[in-house]
Amino acid sequence: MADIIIKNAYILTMDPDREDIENGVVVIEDGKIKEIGKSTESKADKEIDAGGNVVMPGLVNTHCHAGMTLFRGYADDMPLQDWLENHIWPAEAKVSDEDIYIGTQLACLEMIRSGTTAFADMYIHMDKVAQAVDESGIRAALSYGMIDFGDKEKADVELEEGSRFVREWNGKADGRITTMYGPHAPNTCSRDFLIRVKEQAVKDNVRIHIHVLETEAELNYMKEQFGVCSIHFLKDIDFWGDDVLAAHCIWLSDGDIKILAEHGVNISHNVTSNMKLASGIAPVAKLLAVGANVSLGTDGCASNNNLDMFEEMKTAALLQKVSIMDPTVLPARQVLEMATVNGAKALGIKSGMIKEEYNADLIIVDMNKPHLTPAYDIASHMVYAANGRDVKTTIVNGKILMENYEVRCLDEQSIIEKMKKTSKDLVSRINS
Ligand SMILES: C[C@H]1O[C@@H](n2cnc3c(N)ncnc32)[C@H](O)[C@@H]1O
Ligand SMILES: [Zn+2]
Repeated sequence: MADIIIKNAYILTMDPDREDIENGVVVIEDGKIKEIGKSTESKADKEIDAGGNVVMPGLVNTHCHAGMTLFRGYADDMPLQDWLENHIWPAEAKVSDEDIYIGTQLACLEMIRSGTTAFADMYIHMDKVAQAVDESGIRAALSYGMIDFGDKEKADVELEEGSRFVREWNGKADGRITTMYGPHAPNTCSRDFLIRVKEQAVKDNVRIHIHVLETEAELNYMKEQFGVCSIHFLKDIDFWGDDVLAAHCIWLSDGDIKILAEHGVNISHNVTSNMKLASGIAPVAKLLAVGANVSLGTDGCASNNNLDMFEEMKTAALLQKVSIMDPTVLPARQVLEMATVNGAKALGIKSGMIKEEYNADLIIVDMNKPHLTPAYDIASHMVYAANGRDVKTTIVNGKILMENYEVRCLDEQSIIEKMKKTSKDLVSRINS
């Protein structure tokens, strides 16, 4: 007996070896996709009639600071350095475990509602992040954001905390939680620290999540300090590999692009955040052209200001087209691939396709909407016309987290109320 059968579905498989299936079925058992096709002999405890709507892999958000829902709209319209150093970091110094817990609950709620089934996070108070992820039912690759600023003692403390978190949570929540090391960036972490982090990550057999070349200021700083850009600097210490997830990657030369592709580095393109902070335009079309694995991420809610991966897909496509004046780059299918297949690869999870033996991480998108009518090309609609609020049902690891717009596991109204109260307390704490 299977657990769930979804019938009458337009299956956007995202499997390069399999075309979309109209009027198809998806059979789910033990957290995995057991069968897909035109029909099935299987029986299940639960049947879902998709009513001809789209069934597709859940979206994978590969760069987030989930707890930063706390700071949604808190400090807008300023450049990155000012934003981080004078607003975000002083505020983060005053947040509690409980603040991060509620912030992450709200983020999980928002992601489940808008069709994200897995995300990569780098933040603080990570035990509370992991607890919120565990309880929500979503999947995540979590890391404690480590910064040493060249201070040897701080480096020891940060690495110890990063390692403790990695060991304590890897594989938890029925395997939905995996862990990574999260050195913040090459201009906030020392060379020696980055070398130690890489060694430890290899030893622990986990991945690394880092910000790279988000700003021109980082590029200039690295050139002044080390005579090379961050990409060459990290190459020289043997940091690069397919175990690395590098966020932003904006200020790249053609040579840098080659290095990232050759080392199989996973890149998270964070287009909305990069536009909002005016950090720059990442050379995504060039990266994809040389075979680099480029995925999409929202970054935190203080620089986006939401976690809607549908918006991220559309914005990524549009910005790249206009920035190089070529409407043929980043066509809809490729952008969908970035948000699903490439994202799953970046996190090292067997998700991102509707395919036998893959994790049952999938969503149903409600096509019975004015802005999705008519529907000539489903992939086009998912990228250019739909948004997160069109997601009707979300399934992660074979469990229904939202059905017919109703979220389970999380108490939506109580989380919203708690966040309203928390934000008021937090602002008075920050200002005191
Ligand atoms: C993990 C750390 O990263 C910070 N953080 C959040 N957004 C960005 C960004 N766009 N660039 C660099 N750091 C960021 C968080 O505020 C936290 O301090
Ligand atoms: Zn970030």
